[in-house]
Amino acid sequence: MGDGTTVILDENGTKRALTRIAHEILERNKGVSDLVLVGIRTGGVHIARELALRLEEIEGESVAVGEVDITLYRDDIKGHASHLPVGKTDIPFSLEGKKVVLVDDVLYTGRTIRAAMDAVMDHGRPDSIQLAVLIDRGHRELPIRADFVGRNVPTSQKEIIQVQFNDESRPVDVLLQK
Ligand SMILES: O=P(O)(O)OC[C@H]1O[C@H](OP(=O)(O)OP(=O)(O)O)[C@H](O)[C@@H]1O
Ligand SMILES: O=c1cc[nH]c(=O)[nH]1
Repeated sequence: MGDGTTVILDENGTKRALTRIAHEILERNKGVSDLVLVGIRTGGVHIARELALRLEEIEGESVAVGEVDITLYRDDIKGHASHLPVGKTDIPFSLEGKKVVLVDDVLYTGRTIRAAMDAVMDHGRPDSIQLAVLIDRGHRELPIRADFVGRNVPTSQKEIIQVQFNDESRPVDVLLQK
């Protein structure tokens, strides 16, 4: 783009990556029975909804989608959390005996995912938790890895990955900003 921005995934590339992840989730879990998705606000929720659409299209069965907001759980903002806007965690179904697929748009240090696992476990006791992300940009600070990855993108710590969504919260593309 000439301004230090590179398109990592265009709209079709993003769609294909999400479709592949949906197939991988189905293969790993042998279908959608007992499967639920939990998206991490805000980008992860949009990606979770995209995956749910695809799972339903492929299997002909709907998959529940919950949402977690991990603002209060993040270990690097403790003490400051009261100054931050706190969103709603909305998991309107039981997690007992479920296979939870946590969904986020970008995986970076892993702190968001650690916090999201806390939030999920506070809500119930699922059989298992798996992780699906559209982009893994590396630089983990915790022993966390994703089970399903749209694209691995080697980055420097100065760079930023931006997953863009349109007004209907559908993913448009993924940019790398230097
Ligand atoms: O692995 P980590 O270092 O924790 O970083 C990854 C998180 O950072 C971004 O969230 P952000 O807080 O920017 O919220 P957003 O989804 O609303 O953009 C991204 O959506 C992940 O949730
Ligand atoms: O580059 C990054 C890092 C964390 N979260 C993002 O959305 N982008």
